[in-house]
Amino acid sequence: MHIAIAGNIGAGKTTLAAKLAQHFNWDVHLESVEDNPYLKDFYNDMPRWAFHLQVYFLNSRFNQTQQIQKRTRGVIQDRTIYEDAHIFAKNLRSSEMLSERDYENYFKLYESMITMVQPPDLLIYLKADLPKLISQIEKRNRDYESGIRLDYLKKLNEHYDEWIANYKHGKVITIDVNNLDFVARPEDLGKIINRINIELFGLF
Ligand SMILES: Nc1ncnc2c1ncn2[C@@H]1O[C@H](COP(=O)(O)OP(=O)(O)O)[C@@H](O)[C@H]1O
Ligand SMILES: Nc1ncnc2c1ncn2[C@H]1C[C@H](O)[C@@H](COP(=O)(O)O)O1
Repeated sequence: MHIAIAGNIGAGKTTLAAKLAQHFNWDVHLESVEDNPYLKDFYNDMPRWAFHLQVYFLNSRFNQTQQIQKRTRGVIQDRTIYEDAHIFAKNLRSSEMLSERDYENYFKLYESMITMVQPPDLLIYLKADLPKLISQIEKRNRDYESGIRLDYLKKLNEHYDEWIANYKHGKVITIDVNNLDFVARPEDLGKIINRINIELFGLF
């Protein structure tokens, strides 16, 4: 079984991934953040580093999906390769931070890779409004994320809404996390687990 968790920066993907992995006794596959060689530079100068960062994330996420496809146990994946291309790269292009030729070059590479990617059995989309995202990014307190602009998060949320409305790779659950606290309230985590059990195993 392969569950992937999608959502904007700070929505709670990593936190939920850890909780679900513990509950189901499955493995968790996180994204490359602390060891990412471009992320800090990207936040300092997005147009300069956009292409480098996107190629790095694309390759890293592709390798992760190849590992997931060889799995012998259930797995929870923190963010999908679809989001790199359809949310982040697309947003950088529409904001003119990625040139047309770099975007086309990137997207052709993505299209070649995606033919080898199996979608998750279930995608969980964590939907959060800006105040929730901002407060959770602040709570996490990564220095290089302190300058993330509201406008950047807002545009990413718009791309997420469009992408999720057109997602055709399989089952999806959208969870509005604005008023949920699956860290402090076990009953909130329980509600999410119930929805997964219904969707994946037909259990009530
Ligand atoms: N539902 C939640 N309730 C309370 N705190 C949360 C919740 N989700 C995430 N957090 C906190 O918000 C911060 C960002 O969460 P994180 O899981 O790293 O988000 P993401 O992986 O989506 O970027 C962390 O400090 C985390 O503990
Ligand atoms: N494809 C991406 N392009 C730009 N930035 C990205 C991409 N994937 C992840 N990121 C950034 C956003 C955050 O600063 C970190 C970690 O993501 P998070 O949503 O907090 O797990 O990487």
